[in-house]
Amino acid sequence: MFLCSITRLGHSTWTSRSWLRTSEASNETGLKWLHPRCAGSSYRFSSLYASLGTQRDDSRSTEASAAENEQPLLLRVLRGDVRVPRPPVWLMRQAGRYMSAFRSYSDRYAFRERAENPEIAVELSLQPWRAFGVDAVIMFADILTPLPAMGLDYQIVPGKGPCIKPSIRSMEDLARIEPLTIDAAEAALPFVGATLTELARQLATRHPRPALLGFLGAPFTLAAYAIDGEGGRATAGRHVKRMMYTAEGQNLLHRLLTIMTESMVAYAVYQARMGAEAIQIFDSWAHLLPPEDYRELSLPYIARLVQGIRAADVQIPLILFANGSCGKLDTLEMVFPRRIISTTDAPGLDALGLDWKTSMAEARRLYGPQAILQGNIDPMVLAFGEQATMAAAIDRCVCSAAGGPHILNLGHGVMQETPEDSVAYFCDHVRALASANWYRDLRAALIEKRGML
Ligand SMILES: Cc1c2[nH]c(c1CCC(=O)O)Cc1[nH]c(c(CCC(=O)O)c1C)Cc1[nH]c(c(CCC(=O)O)c1C)Cc1[nH]c(c(C)c1CCC(=O)O)C2
Repeated sequence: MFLCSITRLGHSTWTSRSWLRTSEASNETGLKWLHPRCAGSSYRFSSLYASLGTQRDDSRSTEASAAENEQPLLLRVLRGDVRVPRPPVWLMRQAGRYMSAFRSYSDRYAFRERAENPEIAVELSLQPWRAFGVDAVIMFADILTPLPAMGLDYQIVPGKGPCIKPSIRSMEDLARIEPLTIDAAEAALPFVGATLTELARQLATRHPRPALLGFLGAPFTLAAYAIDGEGGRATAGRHVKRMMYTAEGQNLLHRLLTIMTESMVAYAVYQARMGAEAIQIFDSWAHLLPPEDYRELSLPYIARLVQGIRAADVQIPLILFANGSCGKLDTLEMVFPRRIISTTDAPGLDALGLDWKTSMAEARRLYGPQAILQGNIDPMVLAFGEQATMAAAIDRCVCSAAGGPHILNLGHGVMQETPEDSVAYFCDHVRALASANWYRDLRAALIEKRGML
């Protein structure tokens, strides 16, 4: 009801003054966002900035250079640049069966035939960019793609989801896993390299150029798939929990997590060498974990993964999608600290993708203006929402994330029943922010604040 009524007012009825004004009551430098869609997300910049030390250099000047403007929008934001004309937009699982062009392949070829054939993988990676003009092309593959190279075979069974054989339930099973090295990735996963190289080649001459994203599964998520094996969706983590809650199982789990971590370091380095410009780490099964277990079983391995990637001198931006971030924002500080004093102090993770249950405004308040946040619209808004609802959800999300760099995305993957027209509208609405007065004011105020520091 509230969403509908504010949406009907439309942007044009809002003057810049009604969206934003200097807070007279408190600090001179305090700003409050007064757009009604931002209800609950208002805060004062002054309190955010007060807690910060030195800023990243790229946020000091208010004018972007021509060379910077040539950079893909997403990469600029992933470097902390707030002078972009609008937030970049891409969608998790943007290539999928909700697209008719995709179904013409998925009806004919099994998942691995598509993912392991570079020609098809390139085509499927490009489809959402061609159709909707998203700001990122993510290589078509799966988080399970590297597993066969480690001795874990998998199939995506229609109607059932991922099935891994053999599943890992004992030390004997574990002994059969072959940790992945960069050489082994090159030898056993050449299609990943070929897909990335060809995508990089095709995109190089595009203006504006989308960013080329690689991705991988977080160690806990991959371990959970390997343990649950064939059960997948049906067992819903029961086998993982059985392992977590016995001493012997815990020992096995930590060993498996170590193998997955080392393997994903090699896989990330391989992707970066083959042309990935940023990598997203999907911790899709982290929602299974209460915060204490998350702190023990997922985050330390993500930290080691990121350290391993950086130790191999891979400096491309890394995004963590923390499914289950809701209620764990404090805990996440272990890998995504609140106060980044300088870029060299960061543990190496650049951006945090939030799930759709998490409050974006709370995350911004907690992590401050330096934090690069991604997300986090409910995928069901895209699947079932009418245009006004989608517009309201986007505007509210943008307002909530205001105060620092933000990448528009869903809070989980695109659902199969999503209409393609809705995705087109969604991306158009984000692009139109560049000429919306309220958004321009929001951005100008942010740049001014950064420039003042
Ligand atoms: C958990 C997870 C998986 N895979 C992935 C995740 C993390 C994202 C998330 O949390 O949703 C990541 C993934 N999977 C796929 C991509 C391709 C790139 C893109 O995002 O467009 C990416 C980034 C292709 C795919 N991977 C899969 C599909 C759908 C099946 C098909 O195309 O045949 C696609 C397009 C299969 C898959 N693979 C997995 C699942 C849960 C499924 C769906 C199974 C089903 O729908 O029955 C494991």
